[in-house]
Formats: sequence, C-alpha cells, structure tokens
Amino acid sequence: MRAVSSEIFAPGLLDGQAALVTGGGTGLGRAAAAELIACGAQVVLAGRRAEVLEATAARLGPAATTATGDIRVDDDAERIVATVLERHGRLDLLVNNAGGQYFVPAEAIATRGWQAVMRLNVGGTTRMAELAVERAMRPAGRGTIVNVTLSPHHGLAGMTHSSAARAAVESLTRAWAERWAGDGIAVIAVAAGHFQTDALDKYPAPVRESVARMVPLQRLGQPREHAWLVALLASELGRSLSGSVVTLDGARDNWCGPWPPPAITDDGGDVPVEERRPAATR
Ligand SMILES: CCCCCCCCC/C=C/C(=O)SCCNC(=O)CCNC(=O)[C@H](O)C(C)(C)COP(=O)(O)OP(=O)(O)OC[C@H]1O[C@@H](n2cnc3c(N)ncnc32)[C@H](O)[C@@H]1OP(=O)(O)O
Ligand SMILES: NC(=O)C1=CN([C@@H]2O[C@H](COP(=O)(O)OP(=O)(O)OC[C@H]3O[C@@H](n4cnc5c(N)ncnc54)[C@H](OP(=O)(O)O)[C@@H]3O)[C@@H](O)[C@H]2O)C=CC1
Repeated sequence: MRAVSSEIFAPGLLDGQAALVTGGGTGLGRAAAAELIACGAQVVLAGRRAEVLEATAARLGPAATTATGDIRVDDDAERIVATVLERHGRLDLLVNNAGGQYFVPAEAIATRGWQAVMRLNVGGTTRMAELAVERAMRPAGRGTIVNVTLSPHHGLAGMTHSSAARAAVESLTRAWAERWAGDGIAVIAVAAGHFQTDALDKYPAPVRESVARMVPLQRLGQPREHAWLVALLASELGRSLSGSVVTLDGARDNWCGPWPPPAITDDGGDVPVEERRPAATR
C-alpha cells in the first residue's frame, strides 16, 4: 500500500529502484525525494546535519533513510555511497542536489570563498558521481545521474563563483554522458531557476523580495515542479535525455527584463520603432 501516490506519474514508475539524494533533508532535495518515493523508489537522504535528515526521513516514511556526511570529504562521500549499497544492494539514481553559494559582488569574492564554492559544487558533485559509477552503476551496467545546478546561463551577477561552478557542472554533465554511455549510465543536468524554498531566507531582503519579479511567470518555481522533473529524468525517458541540460526556470533565462525596458522608452513610455526603408530600395 502506497502512503502517497504521485499526482502525475503512473503508480510503480520507479518500483524497486534505489536513489541517493544529496542535500535531501531540505528544500528541493526533500521535494525530489518525496516524489521519487511516491513513484516507488527507496531513497537515501544525504547531508551534513543528522537531525535535519532524520526529521525529513520521519516525514517521508519508511522508504526514506539517511546517511550523514559532507560530500566534499572523501571518506564521507565513500561512506554515503557504501551505506546505500549496504542498505539496498543497488544504486539506480544519484541526484547531485547538494550545492550553494553566497550573494556578493564578483570583485568581493575572496580566494577562500571561490574555493569553497568550487569545492562544494564542482568537487563534491564530481566525487559523488565518480563513486556512484565506480561502486554501483558500472558494475550493474545501468544508472542515472541528475546534476542539479542553478542556471548559470545569464552569468549570475551577484553569484559569479556559482555561475562558473554551475557552468562547469553542465560541461561535466555532457562529458560524463559521453564517457559513461557505454556503461549504460545516463547523465542529465537540471538548470533550475528560482524556487520557493527556505534557503531564500538567507539572501538580503531586497533580493529575496524582488526575486519572483525577475521571472517572466511572475512567481517562484514550486519545489514539486522541480521534483516532477527529477522523477521524469529518473524514468526511462531520462536515458534518451542523457547529455542534456534541462532548464526549469519559468522563462527567466530567455528574458531581458520587464517590457518595455525603461532605458529605451520615449517620454510617453513607448518603445521607438525603426523607420521602414523607402519602397524603391526594398
Ligand atoms: C540579480 C539576481 C539575484 C538572484 C538571487 C536570488 C537567488 C535565488 C535562487 C537561489 C539559489 C540557491 O542556490 S538557494 C540555495 C542556497 N543554499 C546554500 O547556499 C547552502 C550551501 N552553502 C554553503 O554551505 C555556503 O554558502 C558555502 C560558502 C558554499 C560553503 O560554506 P563553507 O562552510 O565551506 O564555507 P565557509 O567556511 O563559511 O566560508 C569559506 C569562505 O567563503 C567566503 N564566504 C562564505 N560566506 C560568505 C558571505 N556570506 N559573504 C562573503 N564571503 C563569504 C569567505 O571567504 C570564507 O572564508 P573566511 O572568511 O576565511 O572564513
Ligand atoms: N532555491 C532555489 O531557488 C534554487 C536552488 N538551487 C540549487 O538546488 C539545490 C538545493 O537548493 P535548496 O533546497 O533551495 O537549498 P538548501 O540550502 O536547502 O539545500 C542545500 C542542501 O545541501 C546540503 N549540503 C550543503 N553542503 C553540503 C555538503 N558539503 N555535503 C552534504 N550536503 C550538503 C544541505 O544540508 P546540510 O547543510 O545539512 O549539509 C542542504 O540540505 C542547491 O544546489 C541549490 O543551489 C538551484 C536553483 C534555484
């Protein structure tokens, strides 16, 4: 008997599968874990704070268990993957969701800060992917890795260290997809836009309060929307999307801002239009 079923996927979509979600105790990772469970998967939630993980596992029910550790520390990363294998004997899906940065102008990023963001988003993500492949997926001849990034497609003013790190993850996604295709492993990146999670609380108030207005949809993404995408990528469809970066951002990447841009409007607030060429020269 399933405790909660998916609102959009068929029952049993991921029955029998074991998933590892890093950063699974909070926000987008927690939502993804809940949807994977609703689709039939067993999920191990990883993160540094045991109490946060335990509280989420209690909320998600018996299909959720925890593995505490820091993905930047090799022994911890090894232990997290080993825990999944001891518990389930397989690892079908790794959701590389743990990540983050801080909001500061590019010129104020200290070397240690740059390194901290790289170590987490690129180093931790890479190590977890390598361990999942070596220990579980290559021996099984099958697996899926979903790398969650914060879309870097606009350069992420205010978080340029993260922009560089996330762009690196997108590039790694393409390279890994090619490198591990022969092992039956699919690798996909999700370039997430701006989502309603508790993590937004740490940003300065003016940033936090205006962030939804920077999205053409005029609202933040909901964690369950992200979770549906992760479940879709964990399905058979994910295999043919290997090497792709799937953007989920309410059109933010493609937007130049509110229309009309104030800098080009005339005194009446209209956008000037170009003159047509005289008929004879057309
Ligand atoms: C326009 C569009 C808008 C849009 C803006 C709105 C964004 C909405 C979209 C949301 C996107 C998200 O990703 S929300 C999810 C956010 N979640 C997270 O960020 C969680 C994970 N983050 C972290 O753990 C930390 O931020 C991170 C720095 C990456 C790692 O932490 P560490 O413990 O490894 O690092 P620390 O020891 O604290 O710090 C190491 C160094 O980093 C620097 N450093 C750390 N925090 C700093 C800070 N606040 N200000 C300056 N510098 C800092 C210092 O140089 C530190 O060195 P010393 O000075 O020598 O100590
Ligand atoms: N919210 C948003 O608008 C967006 C978020 N994202 C990205 O999605 C992911 C999740 O974001 P969100 O849920 O909002 O934010 P959170 O800050 O809640 O999520 C980060 C998670 O990663 C874990 N984590 C952080 N560092 C480590 C580490 N070194 N080792 C293991 N676990 C770690 C944290 O747990 P703990 O501290 O216990 O280790 C936490 O559960 C992040 O990569 C984020 O950057 C991308 C686009 C937009």
